[in-house]
Amino acid sequence: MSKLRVAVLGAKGRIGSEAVRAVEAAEDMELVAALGRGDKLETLVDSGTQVVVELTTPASVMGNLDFCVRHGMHAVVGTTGWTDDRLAQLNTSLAASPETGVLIAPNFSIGAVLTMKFAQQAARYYESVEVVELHHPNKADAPSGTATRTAQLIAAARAEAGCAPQPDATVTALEGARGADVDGIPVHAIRLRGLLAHQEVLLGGEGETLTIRHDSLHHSSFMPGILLGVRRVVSAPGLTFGLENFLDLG
Ligand SMILES: NC(=O)C1=CN([C@@H]2O[C@H](COP(=O)(O)OP(=O)(O)OC[C@H]3O[C@@H](n4cnc5c(N)ncnc54)[C@H](O)[C@@H]3O)[C@@H](O)[C@H]2O)C=CC1
Ligand SMILES: O=C(O)C1=N[C@H](C(=O)O)C[C@H](O)C1
Repeated sequence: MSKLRVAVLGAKGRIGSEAVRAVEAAEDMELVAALGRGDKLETLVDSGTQVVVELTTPASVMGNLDFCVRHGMHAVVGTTGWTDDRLAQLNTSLAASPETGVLIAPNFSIGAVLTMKFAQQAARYYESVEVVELHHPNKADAPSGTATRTAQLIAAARAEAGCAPQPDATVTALEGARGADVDGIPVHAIRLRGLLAHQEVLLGGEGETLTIRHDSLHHSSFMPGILLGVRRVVSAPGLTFGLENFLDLG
């Protein structure tokens, strides 16, 4: 069987450099390009790239994906910064290239995907829910893509179940003290030397609390998800949002 021809964009970054090693070590893949900032995207075409792993910055990702989709290359995207407008723009590009697949995964680690799933399941049973994400201080953005997605999923589950708004009688004396509001769910971002990527979903009801916590302790935690994404995206045309779509989570 021929190997999948894979390129990594952002190849010198924290997660990109780990992805380069993971693709090189995968028996069913060949790393055909490893590009950093300033490298020419035409290299992707010249190298016969089938799947691009996009791990750059929110400022670069749209231009890179536009190029990939126009050239019929599938993409597995970990870069953050996704808004409804950006997703609509990407869907417009994909409509002109109907056989091309793009996976955007807010988080590639299995534990983070499960955290989102468990939080979604638990959300309707508790009066209060807040999300705390904790990352290394060089992280590109806040709140994390994972926390934003988690809060959106929680909010959607609560709306579907007809939950009342959360109780909160607090007067905010200093802007930001209660975190960011993502669809009515407070999201708090910690940046601390020594951390990598962590998240807690705190749920509270009468006389009890439930905490769902996930810790990524090394960038290797994201690699099985990236490799799974590469294998699956080639037969998943259009936009897939979330690695859970490629996992059998029941
Ligand atoms: N979905 C997931 O599971 C994960 C997502 N991330 C996200 O991935 C992104 C990268 O994170 P880090 O590796 O920590 O950042 P980083 O800053 O270490 O790496 C980004 C790299 O991309 C390069 N770059 C920027 N523009 C480029 C372009 N146009 N073409 C090629 N390379 C370009 C930069 O020079 C840098 O080397 C962030 O958005 C982060 O939130 C990070 C870890 C896991
Ligand atoms: O920048 C990071 O490090 C991470 N970014 C992603 C996010 O914003 O959710 C995934 C993970 O949290 C690591």
